[in-house]
Amino acid sequence: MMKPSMLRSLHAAMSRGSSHLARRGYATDPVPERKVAILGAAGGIGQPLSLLMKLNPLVSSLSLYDIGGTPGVAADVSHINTRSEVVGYQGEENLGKALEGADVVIIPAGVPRKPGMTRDDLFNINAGIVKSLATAIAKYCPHALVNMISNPVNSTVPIAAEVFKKAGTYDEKRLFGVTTLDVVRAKTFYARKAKVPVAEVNVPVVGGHAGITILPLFSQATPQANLDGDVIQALTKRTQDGGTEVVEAKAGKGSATLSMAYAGAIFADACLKGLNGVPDVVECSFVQSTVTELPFFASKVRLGKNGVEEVLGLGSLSDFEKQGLENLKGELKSSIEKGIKFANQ
Ligand SMILES: NC(=O)c1ccc[n+]([C@@H]2O[C@H](COP(=O)([O-])OP(=O)(O)OC[C@H]3O[C@@H](n4cnc5c(N)ncnc54)[C@H](O)[C@@H]3O)[C@@H](O)[C@H]2O)c1
Ligand SMILES: O=C(O)C[C@H](O)C(=O)O
Repeated sequence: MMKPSMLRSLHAAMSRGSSHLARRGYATDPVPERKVAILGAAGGIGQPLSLLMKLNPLVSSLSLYDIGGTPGVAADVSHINTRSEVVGYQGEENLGKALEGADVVIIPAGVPRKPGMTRDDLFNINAGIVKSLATAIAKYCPHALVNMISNPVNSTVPIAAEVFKKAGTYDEKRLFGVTTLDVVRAKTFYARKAKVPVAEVNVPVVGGHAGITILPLFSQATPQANLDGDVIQALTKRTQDGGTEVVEAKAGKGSATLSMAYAGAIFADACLKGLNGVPDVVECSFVQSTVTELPFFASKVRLGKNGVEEVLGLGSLSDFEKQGLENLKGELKSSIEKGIKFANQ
């Protein structure tokens, strides 16, 4: 994640110029050019995510696409004095230009939940949106890393995979369901209960991204704390219901946008670092997997120059987590199958 100090150093380096750096004996490796496209950039997640990606010094070109509203968002963030050039693209006829040359495509396009809805209730609208966006990605930037935020992630990722397979461009190393918000929540809730500094906390979250398919592994949380079983159960439930907590608090005005933009920016930053060859970049993500018998599963993933370098195993689980893993498989399997079936209709 970029820090203000990194931004300041980047600005300073750019204004001094690389020859100056060379004279002073600093490494002069340029930061590679990287284009990031955000599809759904004018939405509740898209706008703050556009801001956060504009602040990321690893981005040289920021392409903001939506069916409407992107010229304004692009004009706004383009005035921020950071590295990237920003262009807004509006309307389907401009989607190709938005995508061409993209290294990372982030997709928060689609409708959000209202109180009383499940993520699966979004399927009818969002499945079609994701299918058409994935078709365009296969055509215009088949080698990009795709960060899928649109819900239901448990189905939209399999939809994109099927579209890419049909187009002959599928590379399982390059398709990611963004589950970082589950990790962000698990870290926050754990730090409060365990009374440890939140910045030091790590908690893997595995499975999928809906209700009981979200399985935080608090037995592996660090720093360790001896929390009672009932506290762990409550933390697990709160993490699983985190999205619903926000949907209810927003009372009809959508779902998590700001925390999601933060989480999306962390995950995209990790993808960019991996592409740039930074070692040991590990994040949880919903990817094609052999960790369980399910074809897609969220677990820790090592990111590298080609996207997924390694899908990491689950490690040792508590009895409570083993049970949670068994309980989630049925729902996750049917959400995956629903996505595959839709894409092949
Ligand atoms: N993965 C996660 O953890 C997570 C977290 C929060 C929200 N979400 C999901 O993200 C999605 C977006 O949420 P939001 O709050 O930003 O919604 P929003 O309605 O505020 O914004 C969605 C944007 O998508 C745009 N859009 C619609 N169809 C499009 C298309 N064909 N091409 C490009 N853009 C299109 C809309 O114009 C709008 O600007 C929802 O599906 C929501 O459930 C996922
Ligand atoms: O809960 C939602 O519908 C949005 C998102 O998946 C979340 O976890 O916040």
